[in-house]
Amino acid sequence: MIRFEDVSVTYDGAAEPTVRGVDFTVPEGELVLLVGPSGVGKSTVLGAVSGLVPHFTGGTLRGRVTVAGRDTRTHKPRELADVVGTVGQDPLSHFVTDTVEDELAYGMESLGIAPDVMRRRVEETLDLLGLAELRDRPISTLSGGQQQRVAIGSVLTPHPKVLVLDEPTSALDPAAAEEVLAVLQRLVHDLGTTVLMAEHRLERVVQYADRVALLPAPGAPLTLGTPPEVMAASPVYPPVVDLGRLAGWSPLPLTVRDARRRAGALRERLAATETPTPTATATATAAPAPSPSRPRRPRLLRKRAPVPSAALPVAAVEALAVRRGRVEALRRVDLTASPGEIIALMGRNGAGKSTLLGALVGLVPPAGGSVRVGGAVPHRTAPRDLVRRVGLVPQEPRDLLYADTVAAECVAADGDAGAEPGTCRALVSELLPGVADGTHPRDLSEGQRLALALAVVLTARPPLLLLDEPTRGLDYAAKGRLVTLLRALAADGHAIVLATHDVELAAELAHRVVILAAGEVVADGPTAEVVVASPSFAPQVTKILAPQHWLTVTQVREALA
Ligand SMILES: Nc1ncnc2c1ncn2[C@@H]1O[C@H](COP(=O)(O)OP(=O)(O)OP(=O)(O)O)[C@@H](O)[C@H]1O
Ligand SMILES: Nc1ncnc2c1ncn2[C@@H]1O[C@H](COP(=O)(O)OP(=O)(O)OP(=O)(O)O)[C@@H](O)[C@H]1O
Repeated sequence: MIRFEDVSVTYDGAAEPTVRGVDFTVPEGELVLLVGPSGVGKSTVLGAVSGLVPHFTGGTLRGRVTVAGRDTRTHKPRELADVVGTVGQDPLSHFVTDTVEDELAYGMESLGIAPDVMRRRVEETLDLLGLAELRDRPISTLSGGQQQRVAIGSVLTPHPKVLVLDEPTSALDPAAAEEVLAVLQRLVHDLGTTVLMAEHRLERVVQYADRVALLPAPGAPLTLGTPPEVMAASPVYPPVVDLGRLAGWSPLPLTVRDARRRAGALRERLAATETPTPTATATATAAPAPSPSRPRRPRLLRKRAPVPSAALPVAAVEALAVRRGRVEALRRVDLTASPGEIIALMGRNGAGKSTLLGALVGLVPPAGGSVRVGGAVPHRTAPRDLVRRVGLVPQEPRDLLYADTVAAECVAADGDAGAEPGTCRALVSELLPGVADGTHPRDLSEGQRLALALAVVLTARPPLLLLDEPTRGLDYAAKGRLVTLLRALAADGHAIVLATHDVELAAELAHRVVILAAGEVVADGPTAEVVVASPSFAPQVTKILAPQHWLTVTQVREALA
């Protein structure tokens, strides 16, 4: 159904092809997962299927790509639209209409599908993706994950023969990601749909793949195999594979269920070692002294009482209520963050995580209750003063970057922060060695842009650092570097609050997890205790080794050493 014959793509101005000699076939009714480190050309391969490469991106494509027999070089993307549905990395650039319902119908309208069929499919898709309550909402008012659901829904409604998906679950909460993948699998099994999907969070997707295509390094040949074959040698792999390799399991398990069946002996060995402490990973490097009054048990479904802390809190939120349009986005939220503490804010799409971060930087005013950051009330504090107290790296780092070059961005950041000239540039060099002054932020990779936005925010050395979905689009290596950096910042006394759907990141990094549901705090406690209590938010290692309380492969490796 999809066929690559010796394909190379060279972007304009590039000395070398981005991908070369790509040669593989995806038969009808198969789900193939495309994996590899950041920047190896996964999006480029996907773009060659939908025709975006080279028609929209420019550059030269050599060799031949055919989809359902049509050559994508001689057929423009719109001439492929009846067979290929595409979801790109940035849902916002994808939308053509204003409201959820119109967007779901749009693709079908342009293909001339009968009105009664359209109506039925829109209803089905609204239910399938949990969008029914949002059907009349302007898309611009949706949360990041809600937008990603609409983007996926809008390509499903026309029932294309081929789906090309670039990180379709990156903004979805864990339960929604599972639901979307189950829907895709049903389309593949029941309708014979062919799916080619790139994804970094392999723990979410690898078990759904019929085969895995690996681009191991830039310019290296693509290899195709069964998931266990490819995972045995891949430079990117999920925690279940990491644990399997550590324990020497063969064949490698790819699912929690398979790994649990093998884990008996490992559990016994681990039982003889010291049981991990609730914040073992975090305490290994940079935890604040645990305050004796910090709650030891998650307070599921109970209102959290303010806890007096040894260190004066950097942020104190009390009984906060926030309205966004007609929506009560936050209700009765209490939260404190102390110096050196890393807090992961988790919860379903639309639960209010970004809104809470927005309230902490004064972007959204409270409708009730109070927010104090370093003693100031954020929405009443002048930006110049506020940047020295709190900084937010937004879900889309691009939203923070306005200048045409990295150097100009840094000069502006120094000015805004009242910092010594050169402060931001020094941070960029530390975080992003080798990036030239003249580079346009637009041409940076996702991970590089995140690092630049982080440097811009850190220029003012804010005691409170907020990050919204910081691991979107990052590969495991980049995530590892981010973890090291954030731990060092916490050790330096910064309080860090991150909104994330990445349960593996929370397990690795956070001292505390706060779960929001429908605008309210439903759990707040040490990471191990909160995630162990919740199947949705438990990392793979926890599920595999339960009832023991291990969170990460790093902990297990250290215990066995
Ligand atoms: N339109 C373009 N013009 C020039 N260079 C590009 C263009 N699109 C991508 N590139 C470059 O091609 C390389 C591969 O990018 P691509 O987005 O295909 O990688 P990827 O594997 O999808 O990465 P990620 O996992 O970070 O999304 C990168 O170095 C990128 O900078
Ligand atoms: N401008 C707006 N008008 C109306 N409702 C809004 C607006 N902005 C956000 N909302 C709603 O407020 C709720 C909270 O949104 P928020 O972005 O805080 O969620 P989130 O937990 O960060 O979600 P996600 O995980 O999807 O990023 C959602 O139901 C969202 O649709």
